[in-house]
Amino acid sequence: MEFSYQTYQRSFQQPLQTRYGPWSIRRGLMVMLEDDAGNIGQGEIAPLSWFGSETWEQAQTYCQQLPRQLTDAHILSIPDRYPACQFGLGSAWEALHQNSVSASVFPEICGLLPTGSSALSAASKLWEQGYRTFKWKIGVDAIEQEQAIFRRLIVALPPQALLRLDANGGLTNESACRWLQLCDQVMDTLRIEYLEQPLPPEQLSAMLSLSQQFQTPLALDESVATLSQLQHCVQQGWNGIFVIKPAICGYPHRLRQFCQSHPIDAVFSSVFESEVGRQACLRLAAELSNPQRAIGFGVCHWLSPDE
Ligand SMILES: O=C(O)CCC(=O)c1ccccc1C(=O)O
Ligand SMILES: [Mg+2]
Repeated sequence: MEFSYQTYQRSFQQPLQTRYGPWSIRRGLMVMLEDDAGNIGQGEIAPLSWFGSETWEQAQTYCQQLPRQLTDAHILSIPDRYPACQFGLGSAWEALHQNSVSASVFPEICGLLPTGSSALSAASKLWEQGYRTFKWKIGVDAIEQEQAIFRRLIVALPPQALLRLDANGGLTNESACRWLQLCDQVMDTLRIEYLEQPLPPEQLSAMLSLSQQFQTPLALDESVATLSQLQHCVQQGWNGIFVIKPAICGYPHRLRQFCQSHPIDAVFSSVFESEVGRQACLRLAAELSNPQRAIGFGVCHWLSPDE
């Protein structure tokens, strides 16, 4: 089959603030496979190097050195250090071979709130639009400031709402305890669905012990960016929630195999890919994400439209 690709670059209407700093441009690659009959399968490579995937430059270099004519063996032998390339080419291959239909049953989507106090007005807008699960980033500003906003946020949201917090690994053991104490305390006002990745990925045993100390559940995200990390954390006995970002997790067929053979509590989530990658991720999410939980795909309106 014939392989071609094109780089793309899109800016966010507002930069995403995380504890890694602001993120304002999404760069990626669109890949295309065409067989002799003229059938086409598209895929998207959307790296997230601060999560441990290859960089955009590395993905581009990898695509550059691939021959124009690819065999199945080429597709299946992308090294594990290129998880976003594995996903992009693997999903293009699946699109070419299966008559890939759009996801039919659609899981509920989690609305992403902006950091800081603009979360308050955004929350009521998103509630009106029908969102019932919300995510708010913490570990960006001082803890006193964030906890003050948090206290306002939990009374501003209707009591049926669910709130997830995402620290992106930016807390210390001490500040994580302060957050978890507060989350446990406010449980009767608003249910905190979970705290996502309180500590950096290398501190798995500390997160395991936190998960035993508090009632508010914990989710791993950065710790399980790729499939081999996911396998490792399952082996280490993590039985909490796993956030899975299929676009950087590696080959879709391997992820499918793993999730089908391990009954994990998975929440599928985006890395702000464009429409091609999003559709591939949503199909996997519809198959494999825990149907009781909202998926993390609620942020495409932050991106300028696809060119
Ligand atoms: O999970 C969601 O609801 C939205 C996606 C999200 O938060 C995210 C998007 C891009 C990169 C990192 C993250 C993250 O979960 O940390
Ligand atoms: Mg996260």
